[in-house]
Amino acid sequence: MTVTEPLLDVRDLTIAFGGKPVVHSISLSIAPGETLGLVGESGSGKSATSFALMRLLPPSATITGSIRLEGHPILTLPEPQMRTLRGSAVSMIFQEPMTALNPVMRIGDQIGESLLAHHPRTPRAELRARVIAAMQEVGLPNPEQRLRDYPYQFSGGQRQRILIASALINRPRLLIADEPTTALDVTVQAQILDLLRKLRRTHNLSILFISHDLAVISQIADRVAVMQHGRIVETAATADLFRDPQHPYTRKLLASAPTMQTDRSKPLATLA
Ligand SMILES: Nc1ncnc2c1ncn2[C@@H]1O[C@H](COP(=O)(O)OP(=O)(O)OP(=O)(O)O)[C@@H](O)[C@H]1O
Repeated sequence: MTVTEPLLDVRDLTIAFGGKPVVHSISLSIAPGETLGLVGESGSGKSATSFALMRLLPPSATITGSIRLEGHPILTLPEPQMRTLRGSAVSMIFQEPMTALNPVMRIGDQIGESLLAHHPRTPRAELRARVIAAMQEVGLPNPEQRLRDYPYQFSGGQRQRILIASALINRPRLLIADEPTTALDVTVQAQILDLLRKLRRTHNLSILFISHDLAVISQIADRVAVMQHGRIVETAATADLFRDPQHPYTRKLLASAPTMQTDRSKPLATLA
C-alpha cells in the first residue's frame, strides 16, 4: 500500500434487505489517521453500512459494490481471512456497551479474550500485563484490582472504555464507532470523545464515527459524510460543511442542532 492510498475505500456500495435497497450506491474513503463522521437520521442506513464494512450483515442482505480495507477486498475475501482482519485491522464499538459486554464474565477476561482471538498462545503473564496496559490506556482506574470486576460494577462511561480497550487491544488501523456516546450524559460523552482523540493521535488510528448528532461529530471528525435515505448527499471537510452546507438536508441538520454555533461568518471554536 502506498501512503497516498486510503485505508478504507468504499465504492458504489448498495445494501438491500428482501430486495429493498436501504443503502444506495454510496462511496467514501478514509485516510490513515483520519476521522470521518457519518451523520444522518435514524434509519438512513448508517449501521447497515458499518456492519457491511465488518462483513457482519445477515445472509438475508444483498451487497454489491466494493469495499477495500488496506487493499483487501472485504466483500469477496474468504471467511478465515476476514476473521483475521476483524479485530486486528478493523474493530467496532457500539452505543450500548452493556449489551456488547458479557454480564457474567470478569472484564479482564473479556478484554483478554479479544487478544487471545488473534494471539491464542499468549503466555498468561503477558496476557495479564497487556490487559492491564490496555485498561490503563483507556483511563480505567486501578486496573490490577478492577480486572476481576464484572460489567455491572462499572459506570456507563467506564463500560464504553472497557469496550474501547477490547476493540483496540490488537491495534487495528480502523475503528468503527457507531453512536459510541449517544447513551452517555454530556460530561461523560466529552470524556469519551477526548479519549478517542488521544488514541487517534497516539496510534494514528482511523475512525469512522457514526452519529445522528452533528454537534458531536463536529468535535471529532476531520470530514463529514451526510446520509439521507441510504444515500450520501454531501461530503466535506467539517469546517467547510458547517460554514457552507451545500445540501438542503445538511442545512436542516445544522438548523436542528440548537447547541451548535451556525454563524457561518465565524470559525467554529470546536473545530480547532
Ligand atoms: N437485518 C435487517 N433486516 C431488514 N432490514 C434491516 C436490517 N437491518 C437494517 N434494516 C433496515 O435498513 C434501514 C437502515 O437501517 P440502519 O440501522 O442502517 O439505519 P441507521 O441510520 O443506523 O439508524 P439508527 O440510527 O436508528 O440505527 C432501515 O430501514 C432498517 O429497518
